[in-house]
Amino acid sequence: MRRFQHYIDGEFSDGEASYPSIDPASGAVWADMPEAREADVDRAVNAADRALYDGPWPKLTATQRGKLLYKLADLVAANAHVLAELETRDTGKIIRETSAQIAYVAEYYRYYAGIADKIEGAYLPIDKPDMDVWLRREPIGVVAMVVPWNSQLFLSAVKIGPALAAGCTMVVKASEDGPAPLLEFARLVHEAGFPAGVVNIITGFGASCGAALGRHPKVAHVAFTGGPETARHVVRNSAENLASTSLELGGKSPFIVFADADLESAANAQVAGIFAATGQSCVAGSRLIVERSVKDRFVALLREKAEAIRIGAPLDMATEVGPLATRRQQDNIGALVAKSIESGARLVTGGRKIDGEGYYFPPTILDCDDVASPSLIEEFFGPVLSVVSFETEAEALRLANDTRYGLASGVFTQNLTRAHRLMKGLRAGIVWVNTYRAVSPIAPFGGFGLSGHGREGGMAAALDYTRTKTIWLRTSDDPIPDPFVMR
Ligand SMILES: NC(=O)C1=CN([C@@H]2O[C@H](COP(=O)(O)OP(=O)(O)OC[C@H]3O[C@@H](n4cnc5c(N)ncnc54)[C@H](O)[C@@H]3O)[C@@H](O)[C@H]2O)C=CC1
Ligand SMILES: CN(C=O)/C=C(\CC(=O)O)C(=O)O
Repeated sequence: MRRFQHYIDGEFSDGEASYPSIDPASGAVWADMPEAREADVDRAVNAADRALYDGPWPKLTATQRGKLLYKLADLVAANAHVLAELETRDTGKIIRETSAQIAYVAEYYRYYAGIADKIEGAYLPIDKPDMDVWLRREPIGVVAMVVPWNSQLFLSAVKIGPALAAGCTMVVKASEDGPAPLLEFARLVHEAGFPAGVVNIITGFGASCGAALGRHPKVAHVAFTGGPETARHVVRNSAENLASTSLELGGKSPFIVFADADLESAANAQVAGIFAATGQSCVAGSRLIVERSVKDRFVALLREKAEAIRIGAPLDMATEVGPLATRRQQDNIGALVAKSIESGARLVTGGRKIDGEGYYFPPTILDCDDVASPSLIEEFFGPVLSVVSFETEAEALRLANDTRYGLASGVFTQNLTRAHRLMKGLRAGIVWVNTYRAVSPIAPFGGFGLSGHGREGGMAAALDYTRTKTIWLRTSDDPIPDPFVMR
């Protein structure tokens, strides 16, 4: 059985406890994971705090930090296949996607390597003749990073990359479900030569590890990705240390198809948007809002594509849909589909878990026209698409915005002016027009409403890991005048 360790203060060590990790394709235990509790969390945060103020890290120039990041990027690219296999094994995400996604994760580190020495302060044109005033941009401090199990290397890269560029130190908490790829990634951090304590990587459970980390007195910022309910705990805990937070949460993203769209292309994008990653994507286009005149044709096309999907072993390159990451996911998705059908949603395809080994659930489509289906409101985080239709553009927009989430959205139309109106009208952090689930280190992503706040990716994300310090220098040699008047 494989055994993994934590990475704390530049050393690999066991946790205070350990727990078994399950291969979602078989339901069998395949690895032993370390479990961090309060004492390990404290050790990791103290290591990060020491590395922030003492030792080599704060003395490095920004260019030197960038060089370490370039080295890390090269190591991620060279080891993408190893990391991909571990992620697939521990989470069930298909190897076809993990190998491509992790190779691209290297580009995120490369992008932030280039940004490290482009984070500039400012000189202020101050309104006093005898003063020079400028702003220094300094690292925000020790950052706690908490990520969920899906795309852990991607979701941590969008935090670790900008935080390192800004000069922060950090404790990364891998999800308790499928932590293997992130714990293995620690070996690359070590090999890249980051000073001890700059990046610490642990795993453990939400209440005993995540919560202890988020409220630790030496943590200055919590960068969290996960569900809105957990985010509420994170924000409540931040009342203890008054840490700032950035929250990348879930979604119930609309996917709008107008009758003039290229329906074949839109159907492929819809498959990518809801069935890829077995629907376990924060940006999943889980609500299809389709123009009534093409609804039957479009849903028939989707059904045909959904039923042709190759479901199978995630380590097989030919597999298109693998298992869900956990039995909990499989049970929750099955229960929500059943509840939706009870509410009147009509099953087009799929609908019941696949019996046998592993946590499989088939691509599922629910026709929810004229039904108050819970599937239109609650996030499945699984391969379930809910369909409604519209007559007018205004109705399409109203349906799309009828959600408390606001992460992503998709619009399929050949009408340019309509596309522009929707770009403005959609209440979501991302609008994809005639495409879906495209990402880049250069393009920020993040949500509105229950999908959270803060943006990851892009230059601004690096600035978010800094805080400014205002420096006042008096340039006059005359004695300070009247000490009782503010200058
Ligand atoms: N917007 C985005 O970029 C993304 C959002 N997500 C969202 O994540 C969710 C699915 O992932 P799950 O692992 O089920 O989410 P989750 O919210 O249950 O767990 C996420 C992480 O939070 C930790 N955690 C749990 N309780 C905590 C507490 N009290 N304090 C601090 N940390 C705690 C967990 O151990 C885990 O590491 C979905 O809602 C999904 O939409 C997932 C991927 C990307
Ligand atoms: C974050 N993202 C897009 O902006 C997409 C992801 C990441 C995730 O959900 O883990 C994806 O679709 O896999």
